[in-house]
Amino acid sequence: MTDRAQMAIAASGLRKAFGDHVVLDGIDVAVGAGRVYAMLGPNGAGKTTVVNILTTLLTADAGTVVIAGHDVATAGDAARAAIGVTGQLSAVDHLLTGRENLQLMADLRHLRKREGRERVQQLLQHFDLVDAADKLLSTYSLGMRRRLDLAMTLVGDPRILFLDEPTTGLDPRSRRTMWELIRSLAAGGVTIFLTTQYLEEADELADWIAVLDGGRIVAEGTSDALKQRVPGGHIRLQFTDAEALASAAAHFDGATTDDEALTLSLPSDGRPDDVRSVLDRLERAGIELGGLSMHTPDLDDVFFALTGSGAKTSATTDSLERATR
Ligand SMILES: Nc1ncnc2c1ncn2[C@@H]1O[C@H](COP(=O)(O)OP(=O)(O)OP(=O)(O)O)[C@@H](O)[C@H]1O
Repeated sequence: MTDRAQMAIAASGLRKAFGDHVVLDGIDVAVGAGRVYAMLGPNGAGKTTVVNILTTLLTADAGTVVIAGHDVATAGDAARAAIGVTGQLSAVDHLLTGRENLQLMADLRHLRKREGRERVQQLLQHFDLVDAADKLLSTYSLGMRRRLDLAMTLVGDPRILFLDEPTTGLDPRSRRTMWELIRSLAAGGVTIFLTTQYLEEADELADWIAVLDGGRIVAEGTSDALKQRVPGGHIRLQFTDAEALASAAAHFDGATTDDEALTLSLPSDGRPDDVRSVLDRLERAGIELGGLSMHTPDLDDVFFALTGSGAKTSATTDSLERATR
């Protein structure tokens, strides 16, 4: 990646312990301007701790953090001026209406009266909260509160946004709405640092995914690159009779046959050349194919391979089920 000074977020060697519990054991984070970075990890992995350190709410025991070119140790105010933070625990006031919450934020940001009112209305519209704008927060659904929370963060127009588990607890529809909002922010050039326990969320939104486990980043890269690190991709050939299956099996080393399903699986990373050469060989041998499908490992495979966890945590399994339902 490029020079640290050009990064929206650049942190290195972050360590943090609470008592003798080491939560972060040397974490590096580099996020280019305008990129979406997802830190993926199970409950308690230390994601919120990373966000708190990067947003200056917490001081690391060791390491450096540079936000928008400002070292937080020496220029905390300048760093803070560039960021917006939306946490798991909403900062909204339940005794106020949605509009009043936003207006309060506009006042805190010292926006001029008219400018503030316009910004509030614009955000209410963008976040589909116009109808609920003058209702008390206590009547809002969780999805609406999350949207308001994000809208409040955007009053100050931050160029770098931290979203700590923005969709935890949301139903699939609200989650998708939130994803759309995040995508539109990214499309507008906002740098986004997101934490999530949802593999699908990281896959959907992020340019770069870092997997946090045991206080360290155990892997990072694009979603595709991470998937390629995990074996398990294959081409699955379907035959219409046992004879065709047997003759095909004789042509491919390392193939696994399923006599009942009449299928043959060949290891492959899914490159088009692989598929072409398989089809060519079958054609040359005069073997008729019933069908062909590809299997590429998903982030789920990656996560469990990388974190060395044989069993999915119930939270992750549950969230995956909910996210894909
Ligand atoms: N102020 C604190 N004092 C003591 N321990 C803490 C403190 N803050 C966090 N921890 C511990 O650090 C670990 C990491 O917590 P953190 O909240 O960063 O994890 P997380 O990945 O965000 O998890 P979750 O998805 O549950 O929010 C946990 O074991 C937590 O109990």
